[in-house]
Amino acid sequence: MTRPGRTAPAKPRPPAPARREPLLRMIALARPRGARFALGVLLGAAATGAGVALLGVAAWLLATAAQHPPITALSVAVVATRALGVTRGVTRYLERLVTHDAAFRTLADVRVRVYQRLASTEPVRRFRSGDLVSRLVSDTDATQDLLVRGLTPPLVAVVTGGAAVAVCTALLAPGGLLLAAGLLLAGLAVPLAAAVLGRGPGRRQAVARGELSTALVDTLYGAPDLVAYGAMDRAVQRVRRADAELTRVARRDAGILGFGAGATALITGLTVWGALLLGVAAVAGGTLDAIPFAVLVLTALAAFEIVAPLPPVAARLGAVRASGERLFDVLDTPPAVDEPEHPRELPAGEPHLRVRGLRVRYGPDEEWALDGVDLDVPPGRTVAVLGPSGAGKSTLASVLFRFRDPDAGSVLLGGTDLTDLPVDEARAAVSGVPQDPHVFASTLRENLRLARPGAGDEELWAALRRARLASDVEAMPDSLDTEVGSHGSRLSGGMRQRLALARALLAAPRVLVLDEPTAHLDPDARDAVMADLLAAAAAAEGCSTLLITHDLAGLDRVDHIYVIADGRVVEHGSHAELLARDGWYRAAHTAAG
Ligand SMILES: Nc1ncnc2c1ncn2[C@@H]1O[C@H](COP(=O)(O)OP(=O)(O)OP(=O)(O)O)[C@@H](O)[C@H]1O
Repeated sequence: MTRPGRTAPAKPRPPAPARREPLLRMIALARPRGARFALGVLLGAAATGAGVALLGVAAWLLATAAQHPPITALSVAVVATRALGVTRGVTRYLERLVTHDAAFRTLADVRVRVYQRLASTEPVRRFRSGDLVSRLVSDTDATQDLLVRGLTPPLVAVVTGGAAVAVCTALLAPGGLLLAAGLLLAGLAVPLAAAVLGRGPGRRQAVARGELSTALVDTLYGAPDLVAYGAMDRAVQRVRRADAELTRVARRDAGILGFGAGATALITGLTVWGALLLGVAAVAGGTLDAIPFAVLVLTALAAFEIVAPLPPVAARLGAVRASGERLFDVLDTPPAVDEPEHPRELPAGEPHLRVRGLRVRYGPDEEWALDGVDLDVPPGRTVAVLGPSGAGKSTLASVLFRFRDPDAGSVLLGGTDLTDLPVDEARAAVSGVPQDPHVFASTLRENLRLARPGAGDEELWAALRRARLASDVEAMPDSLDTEVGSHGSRLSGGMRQRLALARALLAAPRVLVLDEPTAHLDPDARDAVMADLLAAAAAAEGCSTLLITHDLAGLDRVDHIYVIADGRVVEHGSHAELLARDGWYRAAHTAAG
């Protein structure tokens, strides 16, 4: 554990896992549902086998019936035909049910993993929002595509294709060999060719879909600014170009699908003709009877039903693989902070927050964003960190919120290093109003309950009163059930900040952090909101407050002020002490008039 005042080196990260083939990794995602997929393969083999056998038995029935035998000679085949017909339908239905069920369960697992990773890492900042949507939706869906269409049909084809070849070989060896060759060509060579041809367009398709998604989301979110700057036409052009690229790639993809279907039909035709000619010669030579001849030809025809789904699957493998790469890009992003190996508990009571020798930088070659910061937030006190743009304030906030860990130094809460607490517990203990709090497109009640799901209306009103928002909410016709609109667009900027504060107060953190809470407000609203925030924070029991700001407003109300610049504390003291000193704070006050 890091001791107060000691400079702790950054924890070494485990080496990144070696990159494996994305397709294999996607299939491995289905391992927990392996038994269901195995059942799906068995059912699929039963359905396809029943389909091939149905045509074989039907051929025998027709050929035998043509010789006018007693009806009893046909009764077993008649029953078998019916049974195979029913079996084929029922097992196909069950196969679809079982494999889709397994694939959707796997998809749900993958989605949960993706969301968990997003919650604990920085990909939200690393990837553009539209691109991230595409990764979350289409690229994750590709897993399902691979499992349903890419896993079961090839395995089924091996089992039933082998059985069909065995039956035909037993009837006429050259016919069986010809069928084996035809099935290998249509089930292996054509899919391989389709996979090779589809590799490039597949990769481009996943990228093009991401580009289109990004262009669309950017245009929709940025619509007011685009209209204001007369740049909407250019943005729409960008969407059109992305759409045209996706259409081009999709057309190429369709061409490959067409090639696969055409080649399969050609090979099927040639094989069946070959079997027919071989059969005719064998019948003429007296080595094959008429009835097995009919069975041979129709079984060979039916056997191609087994391999027909393979070329389209293979043609899509390139796209699925590219989607897999994009999905694992997100899943492999290392968590921004690690859970401690031996988590400690936070001592009860109102803890003292001590920051000691805190150093943070964004890369090994970057300047230190925080370079040895020491500060104290004693229990029940309100402390401010003031600094100009680029001083390191947001970096400090992200360390306190545990969005990133110190590279050196420590943040201690009641003597316990924040990094030794379970991440959720650390975030519950030190939380507050981030710079740009998100207001969800829901009701006021639901936005508040995010912080404490079980909170009753009385608690919600108490929090609203403390954030000085209660009278505004009372005046709304739907009160707590008022819909606030997307991003809280039906609320004023000040109301959004007060709502975020009420939410933070409901969460009852030990240290309430207010990160630039008035950054987006106009000057009149800013002073009133800041006064209310500080008053509410001071009244909050069992909690100390850290205000992070670049703004001098309200600083006469806090107990202690730390001024930071270039990642270092340059002076600290009370408002009066700092004004009396000839330093940055007094200069800033004088400049502000
Ligand atoms: N994600 C990042 N990657 C690289 N450098 C960064 C990143 N975020 C911040 N920095 C750098 O770290 C330093 C401190 O930035 P920080 O955002 O913490 O300052 P700040 O005081 O919050 O500024 P502002 O008030 O403008 O947000 C700056 O030099 C900045 O360029």
